[in-house]
Amino acid sequence: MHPRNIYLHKAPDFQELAETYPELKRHLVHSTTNPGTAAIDFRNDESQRCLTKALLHRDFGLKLEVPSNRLCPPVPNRLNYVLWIQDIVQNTHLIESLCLSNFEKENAGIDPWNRKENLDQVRGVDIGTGASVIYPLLICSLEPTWTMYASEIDDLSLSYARNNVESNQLQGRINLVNSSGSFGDSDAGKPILWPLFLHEDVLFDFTMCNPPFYSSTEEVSKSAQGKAFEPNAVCTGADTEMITPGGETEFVSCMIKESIQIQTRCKWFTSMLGKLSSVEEVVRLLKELRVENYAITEFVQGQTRRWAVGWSFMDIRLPDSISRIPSPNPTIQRCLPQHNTIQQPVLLHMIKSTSKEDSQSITERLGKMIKEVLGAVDKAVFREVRGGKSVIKIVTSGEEQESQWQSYFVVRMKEDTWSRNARRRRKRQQQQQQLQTPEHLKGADRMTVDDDDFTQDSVITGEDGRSANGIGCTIHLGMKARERGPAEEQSKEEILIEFHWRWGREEDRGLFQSFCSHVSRKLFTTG
Ligand SMILES: C[S@@+](CC[C@H](N)C(=O)[O-])C[C@H]1O[C@@H](n2cnc3c(N)ncnc32)[C@H](O)[C@@H]1O
Repeated sequence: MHPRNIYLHKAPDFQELAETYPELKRHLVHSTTNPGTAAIDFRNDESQRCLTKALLHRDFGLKLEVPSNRLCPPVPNRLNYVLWIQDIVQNTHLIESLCLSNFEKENAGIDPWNRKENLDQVRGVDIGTGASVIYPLLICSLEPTWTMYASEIDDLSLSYARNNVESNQLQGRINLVNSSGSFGDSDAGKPILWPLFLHEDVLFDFTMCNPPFYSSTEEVSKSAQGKAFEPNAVCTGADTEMITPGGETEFVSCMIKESIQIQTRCKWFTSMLGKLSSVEEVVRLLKELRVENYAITEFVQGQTRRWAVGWSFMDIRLPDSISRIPSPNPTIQRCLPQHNTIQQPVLLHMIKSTSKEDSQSITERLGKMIKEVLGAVDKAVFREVRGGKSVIKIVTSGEEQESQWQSYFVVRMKEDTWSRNARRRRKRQQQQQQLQTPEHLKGADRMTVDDDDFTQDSVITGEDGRSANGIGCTIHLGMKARERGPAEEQSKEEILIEFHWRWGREEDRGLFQSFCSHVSRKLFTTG
């Protein structure tokens, strides 16, 4: 479950819940072995619906009505997806605002990130919102300024969706879009991403979708047989909710192809996937279409495992904690996007610490060292942000942890000026200049490759080490709880430098990686 999911640690106390939503009382199954406790019969669809209504009422202040012959959404599972979307949007805005505030004056008009949008006005799209409108309702409850467009093709679901929007007085924030006539094959009707085509002057922040998973009724029953030993929860989904030609892979593949027409008018496209094999197929298509900026996450609730994939045509780079699954199985491992986060643990001897220094003063000193290293990188623009306000999630040993960083640096650069290749390039340029310079003006002031104090060649993409749009990254310096190490170790904290690639094109990945190793090497060979 997502670390911010309110149901993560709380074992459900149905009796307590029923006190806040009395209608649930008649669905409680009282335990005979453990008096005073009660459960819910998940095989009873009425009980399940009542539980969903009770949770939405107590935890989100929402009202809901769903018909007995349509899906009843389990709240904790749907909340996982919403929280991942929140992470994506928050990170995207963080990167945009860093960019706007830091680099606005430089290259105004050229910087692709220099977009004057109101960052408070987030607009999302939910494809196939269902009778419950569950995602838009949760989003509106958690994020008071966001607005949603929610599409549906099924008349019954649409009419319930409308009532649910109205009973929560959210007509001003949730726009329902009738997408009937939208098929997987957009030649045959409206595209699946119909709300984005319909509102072509609107900039969207994200799309989300819980697609029909199956391709046929046979596949639905085969899947149900496979779950014979799982604890049963009744599924009230109608065919229209569960089945689509070609199944979820075809549905999401269509969205990917359609998204190519939308490009950066929507910052992130996402969809849930119910089968691991679909994740592989979808990632294969993304790579085939050269959509290199993508993210994968996993939602686990009890024994149910789902995945979500996101992709973008923007150069925003999400941190690994959002774009990759920690401790993946081999199949998922093959599908994951490359790392955008590089961690450099700091061993005390690397910075010649005195035993009297505490972690606080060591990080201060490291901060100064980083500043010096950055200051010496030719043509890099950087800024230090202090104040310990940035809380960044870090993933270690498969666990997500939040860490309060003391300070961080925002760095932007357009070309490699530090690697051996860069020095060779500079030398060549100097030689060419010398050839063109009259003999008597030639100086002895030449840099040779031998002067280079780097031991490895850096991998830099692009013939001249230059990037068309530049790259941006942040360097975080902070402490996190020590996971391992001798018990007698005095400090319970570990010092860590984390490099985050924040924006840039895939072809500039090498520039980021080379920059990180340059900074690390400089820090720990001169410190
Ligand atoms: C699995 S249900 C998800 C319902 C709801 N979002 C939820 O998570 O509980 C899939 C929904 O997509 C709708 N749907 C199927 N094809 C669609 C299309 N082309 N455009 C919009 N909605 C579609 C179905 O009618 C159904 O309500």
